[in-house]
Amino acid sequence: MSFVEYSDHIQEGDVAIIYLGHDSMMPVKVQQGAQTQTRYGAIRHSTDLIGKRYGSKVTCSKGGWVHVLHPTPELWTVTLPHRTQILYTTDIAMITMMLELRPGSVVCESGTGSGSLSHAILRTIAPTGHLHTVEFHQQRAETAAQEFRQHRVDHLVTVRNQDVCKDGFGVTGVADAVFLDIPSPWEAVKHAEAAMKTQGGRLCSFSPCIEQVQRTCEALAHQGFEEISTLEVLLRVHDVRTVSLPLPDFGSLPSESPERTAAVAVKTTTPPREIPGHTGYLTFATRART
Ligand SMILES: C[S@@+](CC[C@H](N)C(=O)[O-])C[C@H]1O[C@@H](n2cnc3c(N)ncnc32)[C@H](O)[C@@H]1O
Repeated sequence: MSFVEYSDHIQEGDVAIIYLGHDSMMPVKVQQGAQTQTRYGAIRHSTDLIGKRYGSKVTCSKGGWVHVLHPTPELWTVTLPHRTQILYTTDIAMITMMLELRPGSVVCESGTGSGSLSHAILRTIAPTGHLHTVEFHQQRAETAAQEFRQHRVDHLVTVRNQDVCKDGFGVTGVADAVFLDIPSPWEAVKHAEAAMKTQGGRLCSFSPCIEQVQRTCEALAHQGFEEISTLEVLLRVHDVRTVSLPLPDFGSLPSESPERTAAVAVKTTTPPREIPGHTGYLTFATRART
């Protein structure tokens, strides 16, 4: 198992996702002799997990069952242990596309936080890209590095425990893309520029407050970045319901015909009137070739 490569069978040392239901999943480190308790009873790793195919339905000790899934960045985002606020897949999808990430991309990121975005970046840039991620909180940096090893993606990532606003990313002229998720991104813009390739690249900064966005945009313009734009991604869940629609009457049917009052049942969707759930603003910019 690796977060960037699929394996068919569960092995000792893997991180597997136990799926109890759509809103109830948990990651487990698979170990000989270990047990995991669920509301359906215990799962015995040696007999219930090791050697089984990913996707298998496993019966727990109380007779209930769960599915065991191969980990993905999306599943990790909804099951990871939170050490900070994290980015979710809705924003991550937009970030990945707008930063033009692809296999082979070199990316600089700060802060690492809980590593939610980092895992998605790693899956996209594998097998030949590299992520340089900077986190100034020592324990968070160490835990992220340990998770990258456990998830067998550590060959694709370098974790640096330093202040990106003071010390930058620790690399110069290598990045195709830079991502910032820190309280004062404007202080890191000059370091972002230094980290980027001379042929240019893309930058994204995530901030919850518009005042942070304003200061970041000013710093980006001052540093010579172009195509600066800010957007907010809002998830719009549509309600699906069945409505009854009358068949159109084109006037050709006799007035007593039952078809004049006939109706058909159709499925339709309605968007919500209000969309709660502001996460943050995503500011994108391009650094042109120098
Ligand atoms: C909101 S979290 C990042 C979450 C991350 N994007 C994720 O998806 O898991 C912000 C992180 O930035 C770190 N941080 C804040 N300012 C920093 C700085 N100047 N240099 C490095 N890390 C910083 C914090 O310690 C925190 O862990």
